[in-house]
Amino acid sequence: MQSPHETGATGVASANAAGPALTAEALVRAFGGRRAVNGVSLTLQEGACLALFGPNGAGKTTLLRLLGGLLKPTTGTTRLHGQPLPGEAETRRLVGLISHHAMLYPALSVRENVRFAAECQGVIDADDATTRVLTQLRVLDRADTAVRYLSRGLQQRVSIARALVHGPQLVLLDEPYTGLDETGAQALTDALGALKANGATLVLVTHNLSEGLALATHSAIMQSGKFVDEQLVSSSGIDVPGYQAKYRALVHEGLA
Ligand SMILES: Nc1ncnc2c1ncn2[C@@H]1O[C@H](COP(=O)(O)OP(=O)(O)OP(=O)(O)O)[C@@H](O)[C@H]1O
Repeated sequence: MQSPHETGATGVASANAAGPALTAEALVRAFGGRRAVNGVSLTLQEGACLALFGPNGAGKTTLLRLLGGLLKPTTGTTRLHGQPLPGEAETRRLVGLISHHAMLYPALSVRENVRFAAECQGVIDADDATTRVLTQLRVLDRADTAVRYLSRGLQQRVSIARALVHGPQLVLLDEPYTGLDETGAQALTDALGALKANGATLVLVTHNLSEGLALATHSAIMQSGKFVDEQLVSSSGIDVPGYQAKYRALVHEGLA
């Protein structure tokens, strides 16, 4: 297992020879003088997946929003493929955000919701892309149902489809498995695996260590706005019980 220090990089880094897809330098975000994110730097290549762990209030969601250009940092910069993250409309085309807020129109059908998102993102064949992503999330059989009639888990699948329909380069996921059954969770894992294989960069926030580590190429533990541990995850995976012990020591026993 290679540590970030062994890569010679600041923060999380992968060994891919291509230029970095996502970089953040010394990100700070304060709310009313309190720093929710307090000096985070990272570098991720295309196809990398960072699993981000930490206790409630550690700053994970705030960091995700900074990385996606959805929130302005107090200081520091975020770059996607070397470019400072662009304005809001442009950002939406490059970024897919999956959070626990469904962000769907309840009166519109599943298909209408996803197709509308595709059209807003400038997808050329929005109908095809919609059918493809609904098939991938295993919710095509409910395509004509108004979203308000769906269960929470099915709404989550539609919400994920909406976020992925335009094939984003950067996918930010905030507890995406919450509320999904086994089929939904597997469909999400498959969809994320396909995105990674196509070169998308993923940042996944979860409280479930084994779920997060299953997809991860890198992991980080965040506490009080800072990374207190970072590591590369080898292709053969990671010792989950060992990682859980380390997490407990850092976060619950205050050994950071
Ligand atoms: N818009 C805001 N205004 C004021 N404070 C905020 C705002 N957003 C986040 N915070 C504060 O920033 C800190 C980090 O919040 P954040 O939501 O990023 O944590 P988190 O690690 O995602 O937590 P959780 O695991 O509970 O989702 C918290 O103290 C929170 O109250």
